[in-house]
Amino acid sequence: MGPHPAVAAIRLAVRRVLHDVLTEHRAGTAAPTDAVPSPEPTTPLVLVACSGGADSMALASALAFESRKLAVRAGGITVDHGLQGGSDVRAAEVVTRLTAMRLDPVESVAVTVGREGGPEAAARDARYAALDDAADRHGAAAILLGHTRDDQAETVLLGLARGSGIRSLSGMAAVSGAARRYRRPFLQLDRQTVRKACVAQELAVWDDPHNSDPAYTRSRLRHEGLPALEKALGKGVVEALARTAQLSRDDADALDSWAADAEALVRDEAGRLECAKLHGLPPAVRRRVLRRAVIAEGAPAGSLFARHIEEVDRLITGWRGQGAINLPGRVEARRQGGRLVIRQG
Ligand SMILES: Nc1ncnc2c1ncn2[C@@H]1O[C@H](COP(=O)(O)OP(=O)(O)OP(=O)(O)O)[C@@H](O)[C@H]1O
Repeated sequence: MGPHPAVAAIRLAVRRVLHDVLTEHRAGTAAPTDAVPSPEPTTPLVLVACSGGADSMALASALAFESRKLAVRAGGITVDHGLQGGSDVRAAEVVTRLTAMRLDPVESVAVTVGREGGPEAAARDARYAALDDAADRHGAAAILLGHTRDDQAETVLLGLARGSGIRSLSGMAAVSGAARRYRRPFLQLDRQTVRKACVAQELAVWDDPHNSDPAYTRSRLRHEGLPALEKALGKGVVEALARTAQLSRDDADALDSWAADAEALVRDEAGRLECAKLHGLPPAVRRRVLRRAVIAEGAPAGSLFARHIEEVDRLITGWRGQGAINLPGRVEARRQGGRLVIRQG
């Protein structure tokens, strides 16, 4: 008898990603035809980022299973955010469970969570920094994350509520990070399937109390927002939101590349942005050109919001002699003699 359908589904999702990692690894290590044949190609290491929660424990189990059948080494990392009493004991437990799955290396990394951007963002920043560091230390080819289609739907709704355009509706990418490091095999799988896979395999999982704490925006969305939407609009909402993410990502990528091309066309010989030419661009492309120009002058991307770019845009489309616009990172934008001058002060 084959595995439970939910177990088969999580394994298939991971297998696909491991095949991609292997293919890219082989392409990257292939010796040029006229070179001395390279020594034995190394077996790539894939790490699972595991909180001990259901999604990432299911991911770890599928990685452990699939890696045995492929030329892939599998390890695991758990990050101890130190935000709850006993978090070190829990992290040690996760290490024990991952080791029992015969993952190697397995490591727990303690981090200090700052305050910048609020508790959720600060914990995420600290976590990714620790995961990046672990991947570098171990020379890992990829890190697997357990985000599901439901997480994706939540991310789209959070982006929608921010009101900052289709990039923020495009949610999480299946592949992201430097050198395509982060992979999300479960992005097309619903949370229920992943949870069923845990039950079917009798995996011990940890329920993070933060996930049900109404103090957190995502938790409110998960437990109140999405169920209310499903009640009003029907069960297909999660799937539709996840599809919106993919469509928005494709649209946003196309517009970004249009803007990159347009940027060269709206500059004069001295490289200054010409207001008349900017005015002729479609608003979605123009705002992207402006955003790129402001970031290029030193404004931190994470602090640059839609309202900042709208103000700069008004120097082009609503010109009435207004003064310089102050932007994050001490960057200033002003209109001067038909040119848009953007500089760091
Ligand atoms: N403390 C942690 N250590 C290592 N990886 C983590 C940790 N917290 C989250 N991750 C990774 O990020 C993914 C998303 O985490 P998040 O907390 O947003 O979702 P979740 O639904 O609670 O996931 P899970 O059920 O796996 O805890 C996890 O599936 C896991 O891969």
